[in-house]
Amino acid sequence: MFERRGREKVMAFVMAGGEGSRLRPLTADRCKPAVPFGSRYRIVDFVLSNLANSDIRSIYLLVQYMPQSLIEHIRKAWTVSPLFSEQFVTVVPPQMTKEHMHFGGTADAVYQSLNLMNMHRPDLVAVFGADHIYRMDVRQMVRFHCENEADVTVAALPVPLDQVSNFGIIETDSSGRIHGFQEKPAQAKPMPNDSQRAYASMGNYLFRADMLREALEEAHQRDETDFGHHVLPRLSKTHRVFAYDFSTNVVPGTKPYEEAGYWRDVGTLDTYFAAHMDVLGTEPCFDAFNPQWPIYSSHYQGPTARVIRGDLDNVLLGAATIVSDATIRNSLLRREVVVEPGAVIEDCVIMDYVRIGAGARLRHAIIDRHNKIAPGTQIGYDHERDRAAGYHVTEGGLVVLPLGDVRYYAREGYRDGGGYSE
Ligand SMILES: Nc1ncnc2c1ncn2[C@@H]1O[C@H](COP(=O)(O)OP(=O)(O)O[C@H]2O[C@H](CO)[C@@H](O)[C@H](O)[C@H]2O)[C@@H](O)[C@H]1O
Repeated sequence: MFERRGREKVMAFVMAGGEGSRLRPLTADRCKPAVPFGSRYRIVDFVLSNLANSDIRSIYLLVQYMPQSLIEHIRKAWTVSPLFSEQFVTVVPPQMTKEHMHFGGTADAVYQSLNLMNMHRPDLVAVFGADHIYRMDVRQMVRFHCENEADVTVAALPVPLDQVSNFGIIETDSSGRIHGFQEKPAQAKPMPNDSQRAYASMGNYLFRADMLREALEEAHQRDETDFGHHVLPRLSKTHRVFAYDFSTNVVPGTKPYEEAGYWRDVGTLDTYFAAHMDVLGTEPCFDAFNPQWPIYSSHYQGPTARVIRGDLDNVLLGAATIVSDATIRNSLLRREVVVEPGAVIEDCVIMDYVRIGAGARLRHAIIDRHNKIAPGTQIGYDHERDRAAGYHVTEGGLVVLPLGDVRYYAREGYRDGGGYSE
């Protein structure tokens, strides 16, 4: 790992207010950063772990849409003993003054929280999204920012031309300095050295602290509320704004078989599901196991999973899950799932506290938490029948069951107030 060039003090705003409407029904009751991911994480854990592993530990999480589940998760998973840290992750809701009843956009959310900078007096402010699956050593971006004496640095990577309308698209010169920034254009020019792809913002920015304050005050005067639509296009004309090439980021402990520069937006149900398949296999393209760059999550104290006979192939099992005499392939089951005898589960993501009844057959499906699947049920075999049962079926043929009854737990113990807290 490199030495930090100076001793820049960095604080972070993590933008966690997004609705994630394309992830419905998974975001019907929670914001996108709170959506579970993998065998034990929430999406927000990736950015928070990246910041924590990069020694950035003054983190404010700006929330807005359906924040309750996210707040609970932060309280349970990210509360550090005051003995070790005065400040760690603090959740910041909109301040609800007469003037501001909610955050108008990402820039407005930071504008309303500018007073939090007074306490820390940072040199640099990181404004990062909370919606992505990736590992990143942010210190390397800080070093790049300082070496270029940048006012703003935007983390960037190439995206296929047919996806430019989902991203902020950047034009740079050979030094990496940004001369054009267009938020979600219908079309864009390809990169000079790659005719199939355009250079896109990852939604992660570093700002010189005093400059951020000035830029947001000016944006506020102009009634401009969004980094991508307003602040960055304007600053790229008047200030030193650079693109940090994410493909140069080296994360310690990355295995040779992993995809270089792995980063996924998981913006739709189909891409969210595909990212789950990326963590499976003997050589996954994104390996959850990396002791040099851990992804932190809840402090669940339950026991390991238990398999009492079964035909399992390429499966991740969460803690306290029980499988009895079932067939499971290419799937992730999170914690406290119960799979009864004769059940068949293929290409599925089964979230926490779900019970799969005896003889049920599930294929290419996501089952949100707290669902009880009755014995003999078939899901993913006949999409007409799935729709008739009220399930969501995506264009890609993925069947998604929304959150079940939150009072239902597949395993005994909760009903009398027992069980493990996360
Ligand atoms: N009012 C609010 N308060 C607090 N948090 C909020 C918020 N509104 C959204 N957020 C959060 O801010 C981040 C950015 O979300 P946006 O919906 O503004 O932009 P989007 O992700 O589409 O594009 C952005 O991210 C892509 C990369 O995915 C870039 O290419 C693009 O330029 C950039 O605008 C997300 O983490 C979201 O959860």
